[in-house]
Amino acid sequence: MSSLETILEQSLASLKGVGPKTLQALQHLGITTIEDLLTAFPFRYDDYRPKKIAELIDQEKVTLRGVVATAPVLVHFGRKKNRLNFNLQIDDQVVLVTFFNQGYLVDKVTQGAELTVFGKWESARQQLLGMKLLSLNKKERLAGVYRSSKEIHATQLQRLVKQAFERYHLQISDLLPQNLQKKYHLLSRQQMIHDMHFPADQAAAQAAKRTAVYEEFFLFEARLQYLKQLDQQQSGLQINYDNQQLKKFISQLPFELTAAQKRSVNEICHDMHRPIHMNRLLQGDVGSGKTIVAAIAIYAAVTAGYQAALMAPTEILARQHADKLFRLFEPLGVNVSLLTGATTSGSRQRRELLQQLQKGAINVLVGTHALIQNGVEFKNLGLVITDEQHRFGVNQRQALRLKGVQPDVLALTATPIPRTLALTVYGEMDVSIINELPQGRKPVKTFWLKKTQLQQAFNFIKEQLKQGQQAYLVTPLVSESEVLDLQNAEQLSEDATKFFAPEYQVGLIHGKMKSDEKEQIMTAFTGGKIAVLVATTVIEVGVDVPKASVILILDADRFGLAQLHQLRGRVGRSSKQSYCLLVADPKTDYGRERLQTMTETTDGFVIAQRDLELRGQGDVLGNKQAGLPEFKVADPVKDLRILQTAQIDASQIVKQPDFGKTAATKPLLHYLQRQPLGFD
Ligand SMILES: Nc1ncnc2c1ncn2[C@@H]1O[C@H](COP(=O)(O)OP(=O)(O)OP(=O)(O)O)[C@@H](O)[C@H]1O
Repeated sequence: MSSLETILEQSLASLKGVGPKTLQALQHLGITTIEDLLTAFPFRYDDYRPKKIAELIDQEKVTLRGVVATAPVLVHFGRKKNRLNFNLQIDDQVVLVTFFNQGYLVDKVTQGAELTVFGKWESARQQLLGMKLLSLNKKERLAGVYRSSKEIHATQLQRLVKQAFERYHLQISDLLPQNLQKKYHLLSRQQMIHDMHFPADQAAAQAAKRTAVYEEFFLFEARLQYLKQLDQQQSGLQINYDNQQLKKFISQLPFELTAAQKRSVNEICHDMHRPIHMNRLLQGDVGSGKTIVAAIAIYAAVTAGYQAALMAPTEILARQHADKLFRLFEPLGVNVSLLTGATTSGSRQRRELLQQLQKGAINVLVGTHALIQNGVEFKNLGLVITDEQHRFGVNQRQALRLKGVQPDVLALTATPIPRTLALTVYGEMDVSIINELPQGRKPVKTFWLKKTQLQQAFNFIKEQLKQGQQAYLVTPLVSESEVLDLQNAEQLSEDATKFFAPEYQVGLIHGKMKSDEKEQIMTAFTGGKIAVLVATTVIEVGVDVPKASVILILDADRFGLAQLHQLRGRVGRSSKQSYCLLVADPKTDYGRERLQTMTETTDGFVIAQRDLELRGQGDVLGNKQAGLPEFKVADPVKDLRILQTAQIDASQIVKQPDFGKTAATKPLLHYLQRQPLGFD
């Protein structure tokens, strides 16, 4: 381990002015080491180099330097508000400078003095809305603007970065091998970090960003590749499942598997049978039938004498999976149990369950995050399945895996990440794709209605109910306040009850309910007792009630495309024609385009692609929602080509037999070893 790098790993407490409070504030921004701080790059730059008036563009943030031509005029409004005006002469022209609520600057503005002002240019009025007075001797350059929080101001962060760089810059060594740096004309790491924070001009900032983007992708891909290698070096379980029994199980299902399901089952069984550790992603659009494929894999493990675990992101989903598996497996004598956060710790029920698990009397354990808590011990865990894998970090999946002796891992996801990205983002996994829906499914008919048409929508839903169908009414998380959101859902539930009851029962379900209440409502809906379910997005993932054939989504423009697609996937799960009614009056083009897209296609991959394109125009929802990891400077959509190049480069380097042993690759190996496993 190189001593130089360990210095960068040091805590921030070594910096001047960093006490426990600042440490905590930094931690909330994800900054815990000197290295984190040095790579907390500005998201834009303010240009502090004075410009000429002829160069100015309307609404641009600019710096002007001139001589104060008139005495300043300070006007107060009420107790707190004020306006400071003065004229500034620049060469032979005069502009009006106005500062709002910074009256204290008046002392610095004296007629005849030279001043440098940073502000926003209003070309129609030839006016600069002042934001800052800059000291004259300030170096003429770009100034980074940093992310800030309530606890820590951007300028404080800027000062800390400066201090850290001055103190530690000699310890910044390259992580990228020299040949790649040369090949792409990249900067050294030290130069890149310097120019990201303190660029001499725009060109320097851009060159630094080019290096930073490549480096970020490269390190990400190198880590995935490295994890994959670690996996492959460890010998995995050979799960000798009973093929006869498995075939019989499949033949007794109430439906024939689709060709894509059969292919996925084969790929998974092939992996399980090999003595190599399985790390596979099963990707399939909403309603494509991933659960049954998972069930077959579980049954295979059980016939070979192993236990299996299935981890779901919500309690509702865990319960649903447990019910399904119970019905499938009970006749076969396979024992299925459910463990969620609601299985109270310390209770007798929980204690008994854990004992049975340890004895091996429970074959299949289904649950939420509760599965990875301490105290949950398996006898011989052979297969771990995680549902909606992007909701679990790699660290959590790793924790669950450590509960078995290298159990095989299968992750399920409905997030249709375009194939180009899937490969680069899930690089450490093998991928099976279910690219067709079960026979007889009809595309969900989707309509976009204005809020004034809500009554019509209700009438339409009633028609469906008359035909024995069921409906979801979904309200979004509109505000930051859960209380207000709940009020929205409650209001909708009242309106719906007035309209549909007493003929049809209306139920309400939301995240704040106790789990047994949620369970009751879901059971009543699944059983058909409740015909209309008003819900917040707790139903978003995976809920499977085939008789529900209409979903109405209120304020649909508040959802991202990925989420709308997931929600719509709650219907269209039988051969009956289903409908999705999007109710919204979007205010932005971006909002309108998303709704338009939903009415045009039901193909998850097309929607994902469209989502990525639209997000390029106005990144409101971020990568996380689309199931992509978050990068600091790089953008996997805009910089896709660089991502792909970095993937190839990283994979070649990590696969070298002498990787980590040469001077060129040692720092990289060290970096990969000291980083926490994976990304969350
Ligand atoms: N081959 C098939 N033929 C007919 N029906 C099927 C088939 N496979 C699965 N189904 C049924 O289709 C419905 C959807 O399956 P499942 O719940 O597994 O979807 P999913 O892929 O998990 O979707 P989501 O991501 O939306 O949860 C279920 O009711 C299931 O019983």
